[in-house]
Amino acid sequence: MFEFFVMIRLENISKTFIHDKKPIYALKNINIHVPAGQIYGVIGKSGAGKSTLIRCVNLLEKPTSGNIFIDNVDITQLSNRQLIHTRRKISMIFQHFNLLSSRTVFDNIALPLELDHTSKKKIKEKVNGLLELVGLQDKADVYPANLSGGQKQRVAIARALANDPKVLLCDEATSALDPETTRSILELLKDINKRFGLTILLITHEMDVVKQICDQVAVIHNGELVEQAPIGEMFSNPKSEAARQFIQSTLHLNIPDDYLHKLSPVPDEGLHPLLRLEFTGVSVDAPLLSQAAKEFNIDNNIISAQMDYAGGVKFGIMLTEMIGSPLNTKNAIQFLQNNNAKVEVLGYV
Ligand SMILES: Nc1ncnc2c1ncn2[C@@H]1O[C@H](COP(=O)(O)OP(=O)(O)OP(=O)(O)O)[C@@H](O)[C@H]1O
Repeated sequence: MFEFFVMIRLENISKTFIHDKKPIYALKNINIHVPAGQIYGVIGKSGAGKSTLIRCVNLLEKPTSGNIFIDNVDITQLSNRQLIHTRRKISMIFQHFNLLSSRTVFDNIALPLELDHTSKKKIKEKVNGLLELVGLQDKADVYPANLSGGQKQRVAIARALANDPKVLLCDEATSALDPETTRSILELLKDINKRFGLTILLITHEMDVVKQICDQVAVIHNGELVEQAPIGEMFSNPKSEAARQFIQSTLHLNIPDDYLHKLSPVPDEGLHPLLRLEFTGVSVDAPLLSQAAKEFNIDNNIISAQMDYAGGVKFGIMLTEMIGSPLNTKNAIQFLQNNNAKVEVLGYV
């Protein structure tokens, strides 16, 4: 069988901080394998342990226990000198860009090459190539203060690529950017990933980011890895509540005001259930609503719906008023649930 070469392998990584003499278990036994050339996302809420995790990958943070293999080398076992050498192959970009304000764009990108004692001629060639790659040829002599957020992140990406890394770590790299700039930065990362086969590990709290560029995703919650899967599999069949919530966060559906006003929490004569339906994977393609309508003699008044697409999988949510007798609506709801749709009764209208 064809085996992927694993570029980043985290084995049983735990990290415990001591705060006020009490332990904080930031990471608990995390195992992640990132195949070479993949974009791998780690998603979690604030405080889940994402930053700690990504900082462990280049040993900015030393794990309390566990091993980290990059390109088959256990970097937890390296001497400081060896680590400096290996770290050149593990680049990182940050939420707040971390550019040097006293250096021009050109000189920011040149910095890792200068530290590597590269000749001036080679630096010029390399930096000009990188400026072109990130679309900032005309900004070489500009200082970071005069750039937009998206341009700053482009400079940071160019700087991160200067040493021809094998791995790029992205620490909430688009969290400070507006949605359109976020999209263009993610497209740039995807382009770089494809062009150079660069392995990218990113952390984020936004499923939209994962949806746009990741091949695989892991969900961490309270320092534990609760689920990991290829992106299509995660969206079609999320197994943990945390994953389900992140998927839902990419779909936005509000109850219209007039429905909110008349919504009653309890059933009553003449009122019908207002349902929030979630469809993923198999349930999204089946004509479940019309089947339910025929089989149970009910009507569905669809108020709003949103469908989306990630990793080759469709998923979506719908707000609908189900009109029929109490027994028929109860049976129809059961039918939908039996067919992998998630049904929530929001109230009665
Ligand atoms: N240097 C530290 N000392 C003590 N506790 C820490 C330290 N760094 C992180 N923690 C704790 O470890 C846990 C995980 O923090 P971490 O910053 O990794 O989470 P996160 O998922 O990146 O959150 P956010 O998205 O808010 O940055 C939190 O409870 C945090 O308070």
